[in-house]
This record gives sequence, structure tokens and C-alpha cells, in this order.
Amino acid sequence: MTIECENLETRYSASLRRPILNGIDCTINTGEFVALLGLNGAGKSTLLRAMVGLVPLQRGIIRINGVVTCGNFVEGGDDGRDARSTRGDSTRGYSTTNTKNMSLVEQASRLRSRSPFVKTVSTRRDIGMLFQGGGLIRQLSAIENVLCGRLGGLPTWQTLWGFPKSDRRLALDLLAQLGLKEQAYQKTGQLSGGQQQRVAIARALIQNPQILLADEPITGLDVMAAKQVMEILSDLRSQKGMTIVTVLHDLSLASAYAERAIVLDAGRIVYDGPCQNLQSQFAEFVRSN
Ligand SMILES: Nc1ncnc2c1ncn2[C@@H]1O[C@H](COP(=O)(O)OP(=O)(O)OP(=O)(O)O)[C@@H](O)[C@H]1O
Repeated sequence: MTIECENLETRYSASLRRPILNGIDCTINTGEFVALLGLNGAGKSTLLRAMVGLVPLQRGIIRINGVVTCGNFVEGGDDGRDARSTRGDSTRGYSTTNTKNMSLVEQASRLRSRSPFVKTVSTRRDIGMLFQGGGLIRQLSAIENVLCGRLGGLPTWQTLWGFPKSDRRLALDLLAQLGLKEQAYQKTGQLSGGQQQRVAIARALIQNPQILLADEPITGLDVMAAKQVMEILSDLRSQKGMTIVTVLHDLSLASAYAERAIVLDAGRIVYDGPCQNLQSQFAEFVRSN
């Protein structure tokens, strides 16, 4: 699966005096291990979130495997001609219907009837996301947190009856593969930072994604736990051919595990290339964790 980002630009931010993302062009190819680097506030998390459609774009489009999944969704510009932008600029992507007077049911059925959006939904399911800090529910056990990763793939009625046995088995297998068999029924709030991060990885993997986007997966971990997490990401790529894009602050770990680095500064890409010699080129980006 490829992720193509074409001229991405977010809305102008008055506090920054620029868009958060400001003309991002990059293509992530199948099976690549990419480190997203840059100073605090450079736009790394925003770019990662934009790739899964969590950030509205002012300009530009994102294609996943050639399917447009995110673009400039302009309110009120559509008269029923299936959402091509009326501005005549193909990079502006799709506009949305004026939905103000439509019921939720009408809006949902309209979205389903528009083929680009239908593809969008299924294409995004191929992407797993590890959020900053893990995003786990501390009161739930490790296995319950992992099963939460299945919620999007099940019809609502099925979740009322609990998760199927096959899902529970899969969740246990994933936890065991990540070295957490003993901790499967322990509350995640009682686990160490490294263990929690592995639960978060298992939760992303239960969707069986082809692409894994990880936002600072090793921040706050000690050296050993950080290496373990990086090894897991590296194995997912080498053994399952998964595409990995991860935000990192540690240049030496980026050089050790990733093959390609994309360095952001003030919302722009200032370097896109191999990870060798990153330290000498970008010494100022080193930050103690
Ligand atoms: N929802 C938002 N509304 C307004 N500004 C935002 C929003 N999200 C992020 N920003 C701003 O955009 C800039 C980029 O944020 P982002 O989190 O993408 O940076 P980052 O490179 O991931 O930083 P860090 O390394 O600190 O996590 C920051 O200045 C941030 O304050």
C-alpha cells in the first residue's frame, strides 16, 4: 500500500502565522520504514493524523493505494454532481454537499452512495494508528483494550453480545506474541510504560492493518523498553511486510531502525532521504527524552 501526500496544506493558524502543514509532498511506499523527525511543533503529529483523515485540509489530497481518501472538503459547494470541486482545480479534491438541512440518515446514505467515500472507509481500515501516550483505557484489562481495536469492524448489534471467541483468541495471541501473555487480564493502569505501549501495538494490530502509523511510540520509555518497541516495529515490517511510519525524536534510533527519514520544520519537509548521517546533518533536532 502506498500513501501519497500531495501539496498538503492545513488552515492558516493565526498563532503560528502560517498553516501547520505548509505544502507537504511525499509518497510512502509499501514496506518502507519511515521516521518522521523534527523539532517540537514542526507538524509531525499533524501530518500523521492527516494521513488517517483526522485533520481537515485546506489544500491538497491524500491517496492511499491510488484512492483519494482525504482532500479539501468544502462546505456547501455541491449541487448533486457527485462532489467534484467546483473550482476547477483537481488538487482541491472533493467538496461536500450542503448537509445542513439533511437528516443524519440522509447524510449517511448520501455518503454511502458516493463511491470515493465508500472506498475511503475500507481503505482507512488498512491503517493502524498508535497515538501519542498509547490512548489506552487504564481501567480496562490489556485484552479488553486490545479488543477495542475491533470495535470499528463489528456491527453494533454484535458488540452488544460481546466479542466473538475468535476475536478474543486473536487478542490473546497478539498479546502473547508481544510478550504479555501473563498480563492479559491485568488492568493496563497497572502495567509499565513499555508494557502499555505493547498493548497499544496489539490493539492496532488486531485490525490487521497494512500500514502502521506510530506517534512517538517510545517517548517516556527507558532505553531497553524503547529498543524493544523499535524491534517490534522492525519485525512487523520485515516479517509481515507492513509499512511503518513513526514519529521519533531520537536520531540514533531512527538511524538504527528506519531506512528513510522525513524531517519537518515549520510545516515543511526539509529533508527526505536515507537515515545515514542524520546526526551530523540534524544535530539540532536531537532532544533528550
Ligand atoms: N488542533 C490544533 N489547533 C491549533 N493548533 C494546533 C492544533 N494541533 C496542533 N497545533 C499546533 O500545530 C503545531 C504543530 O503541532 P504538532 O503536534 O503536529 O507538532 P509535532 O511536530 O508533532 O510536535 P511534538 O514533537 O511536540 O509532538 C504546533 O504549534 C501546535 O501548537
